[in-house]
Amino acid sequence: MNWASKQDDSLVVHYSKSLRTQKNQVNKGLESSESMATIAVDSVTERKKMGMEGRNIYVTDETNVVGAELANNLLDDRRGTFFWKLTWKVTCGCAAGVAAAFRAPVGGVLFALEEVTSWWRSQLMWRVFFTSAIVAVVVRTAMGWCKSGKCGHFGSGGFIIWDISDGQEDYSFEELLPMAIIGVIGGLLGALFNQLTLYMTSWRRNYLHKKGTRVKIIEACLISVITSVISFGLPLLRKCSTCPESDPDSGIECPRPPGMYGNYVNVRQSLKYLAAFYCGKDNEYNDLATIFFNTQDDAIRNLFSAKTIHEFSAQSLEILEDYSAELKGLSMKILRLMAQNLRMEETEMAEFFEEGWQSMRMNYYPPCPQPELAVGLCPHSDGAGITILLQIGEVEGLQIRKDGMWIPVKPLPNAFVINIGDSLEIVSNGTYRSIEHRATVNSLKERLSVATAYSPNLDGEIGPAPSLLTLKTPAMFRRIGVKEYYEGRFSNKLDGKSTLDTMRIQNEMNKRNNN
Ligand SMILES: O=C(O)CCC(=O)C(=O)O
Ligand SMILES: [Fe+2]
Repeated sequence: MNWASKQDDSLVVHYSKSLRTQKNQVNKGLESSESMATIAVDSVTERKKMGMEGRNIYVTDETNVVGAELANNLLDDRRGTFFWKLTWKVTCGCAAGVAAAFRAPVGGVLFALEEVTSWWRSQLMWRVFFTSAIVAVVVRTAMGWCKSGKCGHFGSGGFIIWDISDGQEDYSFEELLPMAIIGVIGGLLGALFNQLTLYMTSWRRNYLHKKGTRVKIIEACLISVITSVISFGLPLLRKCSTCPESDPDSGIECPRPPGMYGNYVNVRQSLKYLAAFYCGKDNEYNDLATIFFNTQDDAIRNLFSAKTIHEFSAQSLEILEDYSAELKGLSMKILRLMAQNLRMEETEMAEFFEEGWQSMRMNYYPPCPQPELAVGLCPHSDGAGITILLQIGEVEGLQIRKDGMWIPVKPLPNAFVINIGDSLEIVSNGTYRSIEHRATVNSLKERLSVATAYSPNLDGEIGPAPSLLTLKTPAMFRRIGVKEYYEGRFSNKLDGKSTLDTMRIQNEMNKRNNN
């Protein structure tokens, strides 16, 4: 690897080793929350174009924003700024739309939590919950009044798309108590699950993973074996069900071999050598096999190579492992060079970044018929020290903000783009400025990028390097724990360099230095 050129604030480094990276599905990277949020927000704002489902949700959203408004006013805590109120209303509106469209208030809450926001707050949870509850009550009451089923939006048909009239239409009062008990038990189990996951994650990070790569590989293998045994074993305990009679024109196949979508799996069809493994009869299916063979294996396969001839291979794992190890070395090399350039004390950069946190995000931007109406990735600066960006196929899309203008960064063949992140701006006390960037989409070509971020050690602290601080150059940023720093980042939405601003110390000297 050798230094190549400097494109504005983004350094470009040639990477001489040829790397092949497998194509990925939308944002299945390890750190995908920000991109997921972007795409979710985009798809919500662009939901008119999402086909029938999107249009319907859109229509219901619009009508049910009334619910959001009501909940917002009932729960107003007077702290919300105009921005928060607006984004919260949109979130509540989306939840309301889903709650009405699916007649599922909890579905509305989950949709808002998973798909719409990257800035979730507990106050928002209550607002979304109340909105969805109000919508559910309104829709159900209106449906109750309209027995004929011909009352516009509230009867059968209309804009409420999934008519689940086979289900229970009404709840009786006595059902409330058992439902509340189930809710409390569910909540407690959920909290327990979260707590256990937290313990396990910190044990793995602080103890297991320090034992080296071999232990990590053994861990991954063990988990694969356990999940495979469960996936294959559980369906054996389940009695097969007879296929429902379905209209031959409906396109529903029962039983069907495991594959990319659909229900009613009978593995027997595709795995002849396991003939007696699941259902004995041709018109039977195994519902557990349906769950296990519907999404899990497809998810892994898609993760590495969606719809390509060479689907998932063990080599893909090796490639990623090698790639991240190689990039970790490169990141440290670049950071050490920067430390020399800054005349920092030799050990300081290593203290911040040795055993640093590496994360990889794979972004997939499909071609977009109206790119001028869409955003690939919102303007942001990365939280890491540096991010090494690989642009696959050299498709243009990355832009950086310089002097208030968006400048495209042309991908060079066999080259990485290195973006300076907020952590390095903090450590260098403002000498290296993090670069605000965004990604655009185009109408013809799909685009893939792999961003590998290298951040300070999660167990350490982040703040300006002490050797850079003098009377003339006082600390421009606060010093806090790296975990706290990232918690702050992840609870904010992607918005330029706004998260870095929360770390700034404003004193007279800094004001003068900044001007
Ligand atoms: O796709 C790109 O070019 C930008 C990706 C990026 O900025 C990120 O993942 O943080
Ligand atoms: Fe980025």
